[in-house]
Amino acid sequence: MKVLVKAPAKINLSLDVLHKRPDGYHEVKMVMTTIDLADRIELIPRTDDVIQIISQNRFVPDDHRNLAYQAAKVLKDTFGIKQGVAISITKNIPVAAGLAGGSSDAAATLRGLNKLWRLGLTLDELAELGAQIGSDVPFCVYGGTAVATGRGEKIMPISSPPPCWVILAKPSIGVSTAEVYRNLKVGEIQHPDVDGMVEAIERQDYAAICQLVGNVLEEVTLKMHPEVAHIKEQMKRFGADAVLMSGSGPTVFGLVQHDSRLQRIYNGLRGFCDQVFAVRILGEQNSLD
Ligand SMILES: C[C@@](CO)(OP(=O)(O)O)[C@H](O)COP(=O)(O)OP(=O)(O)OC[C@H]1O[C@@H](n2ccc(N)nc2=O)[C@H](O)[C@@H]1O
Ligand SMILES: Nc1ncnc2c1ncn2[C@@H]1O[C@H](COP(=O)(O)OP(=O)(O)O)[C@@H](O)[C@H]1O
Repeated sequence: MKVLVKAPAKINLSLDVLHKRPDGYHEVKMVMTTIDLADRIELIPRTDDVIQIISQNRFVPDDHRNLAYQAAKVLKDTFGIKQGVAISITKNIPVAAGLAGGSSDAAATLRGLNKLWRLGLTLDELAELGAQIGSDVPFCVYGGTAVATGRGEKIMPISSPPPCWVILAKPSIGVSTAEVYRNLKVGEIQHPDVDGMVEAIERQDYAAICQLVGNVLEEVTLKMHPEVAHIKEQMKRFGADAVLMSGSGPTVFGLVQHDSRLQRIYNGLRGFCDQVFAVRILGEQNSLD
């Protein structure tokens, strides 16, 4: 039996950093939502006990550095699984882009191996194991829309935002999340209204959501890579209702409700940006697999 799992990307509609913690991580408060841009993970049993990564993407590591490998290893070690697995990753999410592609591959591997190895674990249990792999993995285990706190691993589900299009533009640079957090000046942060964003989503108030988007990491990445600011300006000029960088970047997303405007923004961006996607917000927790 082989198991197929979908690993969707996320965007951060609001991202605040409260303080730096003694363990080196930053205490965050974020609103995250899954979008309809996904990697495909295929889990194929092996007769030996090896974890094998198969990927055609040259930016994706094919060894223990791969977050999907780490997900399989955590399950094997925790539950004494003797069986191996080949993990084939069809990569659609840009790598090192602020879209949690690697974290989502890890989360999908946890969900898929839970089935393949008949472990019977709950999503809460998988999320707890996922936190050992990365801060964004627990959110990706659940998917949907949520407020994430702690270092990002404490997840409180909320309603899905009202339907809209998300246009993503990824400049041809990768960004290191650790470097962005390192360069953040915690004392100088202008905090976005995360609670206001949650209320706007609960009210299904699209205009307020567009007003309230904010990400404290944006300024840091913009300073390191001015081309991100350029993409933001272009997206605004073409008529997006809201424009923000996702996570640590460098991907910029725009929100738009009208199909005609979507086409104009998409075509405009394609002129100078290699990777442009127009997708829907998935938003609902049960939209996985
Ligand atoms: C910025 C965000 C926003 O969703 O996403 P991405 O841009 O990576 O998609 C996340 O906070 C990223 O989460 P994730 O990519 O899982 O981070 P981890 O692997 O746990 O940590 C990578 C490094 O980032 C820093 N880090 C991460 C999370 C956090 N709350 N504080 C930190 O300071 C630490 O230096 C850590 O060593
Ligand atoms: N399955 C995976 N897919 C993509 N990148 C991965 C994966 N596993 C490990 N990585 C490593 O993680 C780094 C961050 O990748 P990714 O999760 O795509 O970005 P981000 O954390 O910005 O959302 C990459 O530079 C890559 O070397």
